Amino acid sequence: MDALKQKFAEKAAALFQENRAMLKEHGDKIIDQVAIRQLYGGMRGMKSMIWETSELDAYEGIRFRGYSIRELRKLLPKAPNCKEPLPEGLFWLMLVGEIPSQEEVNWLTEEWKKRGELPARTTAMLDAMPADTHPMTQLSMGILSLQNDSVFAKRYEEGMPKNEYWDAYYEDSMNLIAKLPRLAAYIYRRTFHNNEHIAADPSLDWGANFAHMLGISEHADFKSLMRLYLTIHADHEGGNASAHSTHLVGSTLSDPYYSLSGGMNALAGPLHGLANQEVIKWILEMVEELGTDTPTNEQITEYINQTLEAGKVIPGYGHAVLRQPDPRYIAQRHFAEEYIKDDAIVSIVWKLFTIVPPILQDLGKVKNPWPNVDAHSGALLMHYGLKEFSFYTVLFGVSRAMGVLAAGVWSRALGMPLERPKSMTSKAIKEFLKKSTVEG
Ligand SMILES: CC(=O)SCCNC(=O)CCNC(=O)[C@H](O)C(C)(C)COP(=O)(O)OP(=O)(O)OC[C@H]1O[C@@H](n2cnc3c(N)ncnc32)[C@H](O)[C@@H]1OP(=O)(O)O
Ligand SMILES: O=C([O-])CC(=O)C(=O)O
Repeated sequence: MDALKQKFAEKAAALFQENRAMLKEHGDKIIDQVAIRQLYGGMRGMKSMIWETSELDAYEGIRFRGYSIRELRKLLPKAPNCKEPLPEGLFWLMLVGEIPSQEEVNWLTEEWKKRGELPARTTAMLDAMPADTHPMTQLSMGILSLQNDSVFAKRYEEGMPKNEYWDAYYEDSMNLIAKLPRLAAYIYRRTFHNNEHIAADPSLDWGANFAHMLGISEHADFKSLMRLYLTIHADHEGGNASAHSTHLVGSTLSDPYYSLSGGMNALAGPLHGLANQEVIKWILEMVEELGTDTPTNEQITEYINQTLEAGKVIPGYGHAVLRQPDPRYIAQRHFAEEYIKDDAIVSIVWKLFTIVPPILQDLGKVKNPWPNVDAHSGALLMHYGLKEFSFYTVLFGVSRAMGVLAAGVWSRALGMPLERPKSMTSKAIKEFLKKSTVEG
């Protein structure tokens, strides 16, 4: 058994026992109440699942196993001559709750290299798809095409006992995460670069190799950006749509391939991960409409108002949970301040930060007027030459896989059951209200 798996096995066995005792003693304690508003309002704030890998605070933002993004940029192991963390280190942290050593991270990098090859059937399937198929559709289908090799599905069929589910889930998750950069790079190159592919570079880590296979190798800084990007997008506790979808599908004991594909379909929605594509599209349309890439504050204000008057949302702003600027936005801004001088689109992104919030606030209904992670990412990618914005959510997906699959291994280890909440009809709500009025 490898060292990561061994460490996980020990931690998971301990927590399983702890939870069992805790549930026996406290299982009936009430931890939350549900208001009718929440049933109609996307279940905001309802405590309803266990997610070990990260937790979101509305004001402080995401913490991975207790560590903020600022702390992780300092503490996680790094590649030589790079200030940004290696995403492999975050996966280790999410899985076992400990900041890994450089040696442990190097082991993981090598392990993912060994597991990274794509089967020929996957590339053949992608090649058979129309080139204008959205990259997220290609990603979701590409992941499903890998399912034939699921260790979990095979062992389940052979009668695997429950206490081994996590082990098979771990193997599939490691294989799948290892292959995702190649799958995503293949999608990118076939869709936008004449189906001309770039072989993996065995000397590079997971994130840098991804940057290399995309073909954006002119600037060494792009590799640093990829490491940062893949780290900060990985997880956002369990309730967000991509995590929750992956979790729900996994709870049926569908294997990690089916589960992640489901999660990616949720990430592909414009209110969720697709917002990063929408942000840059919206900015480029503004630049085109105004005929300048240095618009004045008045021009930007006018454009924002037009968008709102057309009944649309301002992409990259607002959040279901956060009530402050997203620390993932801030981390990307710091990166831009350090590495990028004088970029017109980046400057517009920064102007939006001061112009959008008061306008949204004045609407009187937006709970969070601040930017989220998607408000900044596209401008950074554009700067380095990754201009094909319909691909942006695929990058998000490659990163998100680490969080949701690490959480999936935990769900199997903790014996999480089939997810099956109760739904109600509006008629039943009315009857409930009538009854509660009568009863006072
Ligand atoms: C990785 C991520 O998923 S981060 C989020 C990415 N998504 C976006 O950036 C899309 C733009 N933002 C939004 O649509 C929303 O803020 C969401 C979907 C992120 C959160 O939705 P909610 O939790 O429902 O937000 P909230 O409670 O503030 O919504 C209240 C009202 O404000 C509106 N609102 C919220 N954000 C915005 C915005 N950016 N622009 C305009 N209106 C907004 C909502 O549409 C809603 O209007 P309605 O009552 O007429 O339907
Ligand atoms: O938390 C959410 O609802 C959305 C989000 O920012 C993410 O999933 O990264």
